[in-house]
Amino acid sequence: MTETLTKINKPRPVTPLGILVEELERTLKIAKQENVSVELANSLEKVYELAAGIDPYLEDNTTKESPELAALAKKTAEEDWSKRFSNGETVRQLEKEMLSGHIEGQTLKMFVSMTKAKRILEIGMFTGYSALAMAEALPADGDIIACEVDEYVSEFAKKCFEKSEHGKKIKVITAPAIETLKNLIASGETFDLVFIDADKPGYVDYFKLLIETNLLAEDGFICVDNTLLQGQPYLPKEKRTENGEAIAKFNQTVTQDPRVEKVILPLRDGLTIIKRK
Ligand SMILES: C[S@@+](CC[C@H](N)C(=O)[O-])C[C@H]1O[C@@H](n2cnc3c(N)ncnc32)[C@H](O)[C@@H]1O
Repeated sequence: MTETLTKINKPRPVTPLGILVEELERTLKIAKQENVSVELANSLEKVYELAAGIDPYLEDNTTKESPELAALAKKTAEEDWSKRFSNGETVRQLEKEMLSGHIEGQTLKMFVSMTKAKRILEIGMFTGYSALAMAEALPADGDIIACEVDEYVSEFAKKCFEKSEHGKKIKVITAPAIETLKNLIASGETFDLVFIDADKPGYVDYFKLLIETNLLAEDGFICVDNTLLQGQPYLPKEKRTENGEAIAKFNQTVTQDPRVEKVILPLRDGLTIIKRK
């Protein structure tokens, strides 16, 4: 019973590495059942150990998340997102796996410190993990504008922000991000760091708006999440979902854009960093 419950609560793998480890686990199990040669079994075991050890090692050797971030992650994991959607409380099916989490949160926090960013724009907030992680590294007079389309998660996040001394640096705008971005441009707002983590088909529009206006400061940085989308951009085209196709197009757009420098970090589900040349 306990094992069944653990399996139900265990997040499904949503990164290329997580999926690879799950596949290797299955392969290893089959190999053992089919009594393959000792040489093949040992080789598979070695490959599995190498892959399966990475994420736990990163977790162990990265600064621990704050109690407020840990509480937010726990609350998100405990929420029944399917019920919220079937009750009509959320506009679409959300899931706990959307939360970026410890390693990515600490990475974004480190970028805020490294760039000395004071104004941050987040496109796609969910329950607020990445927004709060970045807020923790902002100076007292720094601020984040977090765009989120879903009323339910906006309220969920705001309640979590109230429990942190850094929550007051975050202003949530609940509306389709493209509308918010256009309003911010019209009022002359500029951001040092932008984190894109919303609807994948919207990524190209967000990117273009950012670099073709003053929304992104002249020396600002854009961080973009899920740019390896479970491996789909580099897997055969016919294996791509709609989101996989959107990310493949986004990556191609950025790669071919001579106005920007870019690098994809193979962190979690892929994190692209972009700056103007
Ligand atoms: C992957 S989650 C964001 C995760 C969050 N950044 C974190 O690290 O925990 C994507 C979020 O984007 C929101 N979203 C999707 N389409 C949007 C849009 N057009 N405008 C604003 N938010 C949107 C979804 O409701 C969802 O909460």
